[in-house]
Amino acid sequence: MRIGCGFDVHRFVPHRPLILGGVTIPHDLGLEGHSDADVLLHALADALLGAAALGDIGGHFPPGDPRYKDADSLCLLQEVYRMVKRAGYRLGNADTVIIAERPKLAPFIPQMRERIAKALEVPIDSISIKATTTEGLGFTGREEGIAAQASVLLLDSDAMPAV
Ligand SMILES: Nc1ccn([C@@H]2O[C@H](COP(=O)(O)O)[C@@H](O)[C@H]2O)c(=O)n1
Ligand SMILES: C[C@@]1(CO)OP(=O)(O)OP(=O)(O)OC[C@H]1O
Repeated sequence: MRIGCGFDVHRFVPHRPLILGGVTIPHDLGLEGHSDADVLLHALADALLGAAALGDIGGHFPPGDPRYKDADSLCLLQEVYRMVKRAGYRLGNADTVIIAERPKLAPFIPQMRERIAKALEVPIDSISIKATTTEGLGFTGREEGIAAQASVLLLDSDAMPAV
């Protein structure tokens, strides 16, 4: 068994879509990034890589590389999970939190969990997503951007499921 953690932040800007967990969320601002700036998926990808001691997403998908311009982070997450599986692990479970003052994310969380579980081919109860504000405090509270954190547990791929 191996544990990993991931953290990411992206800044709000106008004229960009807001994409979180592979879901486009109606909002007046989006997140700035070289890729689609899906801050949740970036934190999750880093947690997966960290658990397998495989570095971080910036190392595998360098910011500025034209191949990743506006990249779909769900595809990057799938690529990361392929690396993790090649290293001999499979996902036990992931727990994540999105830190955002606005918009209200709770209505979109079931769809995000579904998208991620489908992309990774894991049961939906392996993927947890939560949302919190920072009660108006700090850069998230001032709505300058969104942060996300993720923790994952990897199991050895040859281990039997617990009964
Ligand atoms: N962007 C957000 C932030 C929070 N939520 C939901 O609201 C609940 C209360 O948030 P607090 O920061 O006051 O603890 C939280 O449990 C989330 O379910 C949200 O939907 N979108
Ligand atoms: C996936 C990448 C690719 O450019 O996305 P970015 O939008 O640059 O986001 P960031 O979280 O700053 O770094 C990760 C990058 O590897």
